[in-house]
Amino acid sequence: MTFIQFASMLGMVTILFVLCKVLYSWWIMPKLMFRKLKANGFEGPKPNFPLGNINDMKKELMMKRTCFTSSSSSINEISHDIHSLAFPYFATWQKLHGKVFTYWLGTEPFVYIADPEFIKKMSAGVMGKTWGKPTVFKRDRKAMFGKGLVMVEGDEWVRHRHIITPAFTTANVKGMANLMVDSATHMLDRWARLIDSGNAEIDVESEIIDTAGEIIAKTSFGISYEECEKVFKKLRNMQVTLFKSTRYVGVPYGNQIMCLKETLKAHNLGKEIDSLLISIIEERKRKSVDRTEHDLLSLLLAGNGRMLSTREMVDECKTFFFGGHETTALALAWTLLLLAQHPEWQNQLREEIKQVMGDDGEIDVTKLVGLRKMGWVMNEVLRLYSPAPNVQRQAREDIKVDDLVIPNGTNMWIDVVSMHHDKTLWGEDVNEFKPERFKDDIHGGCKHKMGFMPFGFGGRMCIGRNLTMMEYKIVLSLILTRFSFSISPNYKHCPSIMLSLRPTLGLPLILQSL
Ligand code: HEM
Repeated sequence: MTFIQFASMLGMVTILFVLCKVLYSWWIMPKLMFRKLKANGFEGPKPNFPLGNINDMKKELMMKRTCFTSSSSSINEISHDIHSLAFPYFATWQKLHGKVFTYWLGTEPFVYIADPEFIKKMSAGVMGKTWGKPTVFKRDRKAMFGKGLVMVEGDEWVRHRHIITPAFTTANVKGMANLMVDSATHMLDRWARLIDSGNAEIDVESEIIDTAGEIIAKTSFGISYEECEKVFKKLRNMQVTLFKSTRYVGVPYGNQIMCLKETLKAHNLGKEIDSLLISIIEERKRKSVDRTEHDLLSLLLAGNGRMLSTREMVDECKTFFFGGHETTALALAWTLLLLAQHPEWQNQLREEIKQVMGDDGEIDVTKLVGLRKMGWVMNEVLRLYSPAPNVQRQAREDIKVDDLVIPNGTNMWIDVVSMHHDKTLWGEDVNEFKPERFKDDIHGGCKHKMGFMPFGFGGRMCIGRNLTMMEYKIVLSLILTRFSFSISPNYKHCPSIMLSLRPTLGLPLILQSL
């Protein structure tokens, strides 16, 4: 056999091997998993190769989108019954298959869950470190989270969580209050100038997202406004690039083929962001740690954060940014919508702020805990418009729930919006804005303790809860002290999912200085 013959045979064998591998992981493996789930008692809509149920999902979304973006919403027409708007496909499948079923993203099977009792049973005995995260999402969101806390698993998750947790204690996050007041005041001064110049209609969603981004960038990396703007703009740009395009998550090479331009742009932005962050972190590591600085990076470096490599720190800083700014901003934006619809609650909160903080409008961070009604309002908003509309997990062992078995490796998709709008859990008034339901009960009167989970559950619950709570109370207090607001006639009520639950066409409000 000549060398050329040998080389071409080797080439053929390699191609055959790759083809077999592709066939196995894209076709045979999913088929086996499908059979396994079926044999274990799970039913669901029929998938097609290679898109799974993605086309059905897109069709349902398109249908809903055209009806609800075509008309404006008068204040009385705004309905909080949003599950079938946010997840029309899941609402349809629930009617056919109940609150637990399987569906497919490309060649990846998912178990859909909207039943808190099922979640309780499946998580009994599973520790934080034994939960995995769906591989498809880890791959898809690599540029945003890398191997940050949201995505790491097993002993690595334990190590990261152990190192990062101290930075988020109440005492530490209190040190970030001034950064928050500065950025929020900057935004509100701009609003006041707009109102003075005759522009009383402001899209508060985009305003608050920008400000929350600035706050999280400062609280995470503690950099100057100019430096912060550079990193922040690139981070936002990457997120928009990734999530404005139609997604083909789970379809083998779906995003690379169908959204090549966006994928490349996000990849390049990711590289630029990484090198900016690496230089900030290296610079900080060289300097001795300044104990008067209160940003997360300083806290990590002053504590046991030196145990994280620079690469790991970069991923954690990006994780704080992506996990922390939009969620908090949307909680605030939806709050403004609900308060605009319920001016009596604006007044109640203004009264409470005066009683707790005094007449001068100065924020005293030690008194925030006294804003109890504001806490109820926050919970009620997180219930009706949960910024994190779902929680995802992957089984790392077979999990038994009564007579069903969730096989090792199964992806799970928990529908938080559905549980938060479920009449059987909350009663007939489930879609009404009633903050008082949280007055004497942290579960808001929900019949099941796991029916309210805006921050997830178990050991992997959100690490940023204290930070969010403080930012929410500071920014909302400052807004309510300076402005009253009502819904603009140009507002269209169309909540949709773009990673988080957002008002699709912005949130224009009419503001008045007080
Ligand atoms: C309203 C605001 C927020 C909401 C609704 C929210 C929601 C969530 C949810 C649902 C999870 C998944 C929990 C699970 O898998 O059980 C999570 C995890 C996480 N969140 Fe938040 N979050 C918010 C704010 C923040 C902030 C401000 C930060 C940081 C600056 C943050 C950082 C994280 C991190 C690092 C994780 C991963 C925790 C782990 O897996 O150990 N979040 N969040």
